[in-house]
Amino acid sequence: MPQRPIILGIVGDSAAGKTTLTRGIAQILGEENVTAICTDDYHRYDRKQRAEMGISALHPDCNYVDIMQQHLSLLRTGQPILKPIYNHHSGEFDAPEYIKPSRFVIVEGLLGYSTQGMRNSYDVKVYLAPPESLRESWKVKRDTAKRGYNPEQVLEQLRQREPDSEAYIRPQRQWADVVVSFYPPPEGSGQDDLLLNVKLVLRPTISHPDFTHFLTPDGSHLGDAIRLDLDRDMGKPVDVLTVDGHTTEEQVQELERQLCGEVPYLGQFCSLEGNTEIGKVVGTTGETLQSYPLALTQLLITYHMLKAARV
Ligand SMILES: Nc1ncnc2c1ncn2[C@@H]1O[C@H](COP(=O)(O)OP(=O)(O)O)[C@@H](O)[C@H]1O
Ligand SMILES: O=C(COP(=O)(O)O)[C@H](O)[C@H](O)COP(=O)(O)O
Repeated sequence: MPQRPIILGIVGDSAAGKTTLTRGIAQILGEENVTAICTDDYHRYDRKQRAEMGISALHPDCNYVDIMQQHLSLLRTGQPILKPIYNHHSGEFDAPEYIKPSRFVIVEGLLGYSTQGMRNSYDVKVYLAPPESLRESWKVKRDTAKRGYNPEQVLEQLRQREPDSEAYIRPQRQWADVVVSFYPPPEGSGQDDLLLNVKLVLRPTISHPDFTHFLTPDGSHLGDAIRLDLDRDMGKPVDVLTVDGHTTEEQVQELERQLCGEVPYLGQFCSLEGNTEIGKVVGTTGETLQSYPLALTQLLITYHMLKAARV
């Protein structure tokens, strides 16, 4: 494997699920092998200054994007950084922390793909794009439970930040190798709406597992719970893998075998019976999440990190 750390980027708007996905992947790779960094720490202004200036945390001018890029380059070559810390409770900055990168580094945040220099630093780039209605409910839930806001304040903040989300956050989707969208089943479908589906947009910017081996051209072999389609995303051709929350264990295991067959290290995580922890994540508000779509998303991203490391 290369001497330098393997770097995964996870970018998306606030409460899109970045920290939750980071935790799930770190769990698979082993916490001791992963350095997780949140780029909120690179905010240029504290909460009070932002309010006075009328600038949102999503604006590039409100973040030390240049220092983020500098730190990413250092991490990529295995060097330590002195990382600032933004404290979400106080809204101020704590003393910086010394970080030496482990074998795997996960960098998650709002603006991780906003410069070419940053984009060049990652081995794998993921963008999280849940439907806005789902992100809104996730944000209200988390920011009321963990960050001391009331629901009206969270909704007002979302409204105020929308122009910056549109201008600076969502365009970064174009740079991702994999775009992940968890979404609820359609209303009235009779399915449990807590059981989320996932749509994975697979760009040809990295080499994905060959799922066509076991999906027939009409995608019917595994039933309609797992589908592979050719589509376009932001105008460019992509493969789209859709996994429904009501997928059966057999269907998921077949997909997992495909992933794990190609990367030996991943094999130990592939038996759902053998490892019931896979796909089980403690969300940022303390709840336990577990689903096959989440498990497969975590495995696919881990597969790409291990392939980049040639484990
Ligand atoms: N895959 C998921 N399935 C169900 N709920 C999720 C998922 N990802 C995130 N959430 C919910 O959304 C909330 C916000 O997610 P979080 O990971 O904190 O977002 P971010 O780090 O992008 O701001 C979490 O507390 C959790 O309740
Ligand atoms: O949007 C985010 C990013 O965090 P995440 O992606 O984890 O939601 C936070 O609201 C900012 O860091 C500002 O923080 P504050 O609300 O403390 O002013």
